[in-house]
Amino acid sequence: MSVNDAIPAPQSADHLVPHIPGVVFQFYRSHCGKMRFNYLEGGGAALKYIDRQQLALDASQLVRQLTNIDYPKIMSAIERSARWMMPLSTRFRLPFPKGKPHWIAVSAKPEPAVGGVCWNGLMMDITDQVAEESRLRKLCDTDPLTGLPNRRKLMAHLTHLSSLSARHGTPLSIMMLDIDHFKQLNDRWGHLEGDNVLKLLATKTQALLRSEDMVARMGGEEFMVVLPLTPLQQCHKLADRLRDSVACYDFGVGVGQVTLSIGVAEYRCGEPLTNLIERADKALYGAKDIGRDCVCLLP
Ligand SMILES: Nc1nc2c(ncn2[C@@H]2O[C@H](COP(=O)(O)OP(=O)(O)OP(=O)(O)O)[C@@H](O)[C@H]2O)c(=O)[nH]1
Repeated sequence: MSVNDAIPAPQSADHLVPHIPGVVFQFYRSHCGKMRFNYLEGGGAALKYIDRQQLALDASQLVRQLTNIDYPKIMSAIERSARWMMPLSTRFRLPFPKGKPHWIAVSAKPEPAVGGVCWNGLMMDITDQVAEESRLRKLCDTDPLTGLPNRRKLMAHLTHLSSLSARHGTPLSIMMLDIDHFKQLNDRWGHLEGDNVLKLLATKTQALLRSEDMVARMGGEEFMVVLPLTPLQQCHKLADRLRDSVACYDFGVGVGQVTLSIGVAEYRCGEPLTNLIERADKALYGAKDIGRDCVCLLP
């Protein structure tokens, strides 16, 4: 027997397609918006739950099952691809009868057809890949000790909020908080106890805030709180409530052993974020200078 005898003979595409881990399709959309799948074959699990005969007549019912985020996304991707005859490339969640929706990636090439546009392409189940991407994104954005968002995540969030604030003229304030004499606390009780204080402070601060506020660990024993729709005076009051509740709490090293210095500042429409952070930082150092365990503000 020669080596060539052991290699399977080439097969037709019709024979192979049911065995591939995805779906090969031809999708048609008429100029007046009628949609159908002229061809839909493959080995993906999604096909088990899909009525292919129905989709060959009318695909709109499948598209309408998509979430209110995915539906407009996929419709505008189809529209753009049809208008500019550019490849269609997007992803969406396909509802499954049992369990969570599956993430599907679509990649297809358009071509003009009678009365509309036809796309020939592939759909792949990328649920595992999307879960992995989300795990990695969370890892990149999270401080491992406290589980809080880190500086990177906070800066992205603050950038977004400041542009909303500038556009709508709504107030936005920040607090910069720093544990007083943390080095002494570490030296006296050990680093593990220091770590425990940081974790408890993260939980305590989060508990005091609204769900739309964000507290992040900026590094070491420094944290920042971002308060959308909050003017400076309100931020100052909240900062003082937080300072007071920390001073009265036993973090495992005795009441009054952990205190905070806090600087607060309010965003000025259109200013660079570095200016806002610098003001909060100056206010924080003002609080340290006054004697710690207090809140200072710079408008
Ligand atoms: N346990 C623990 N300590 C940390 C961590 N990150 C930074 N530190 C410590 O925090 C301390 C910060 O000390 P300093 O910057 O001198 O500030 P401080 O002692 O709090 O003094 P003031 O800020 O002036 O009140 C240092 O001893 C760092 O080693 C951490 O993740 N865990």
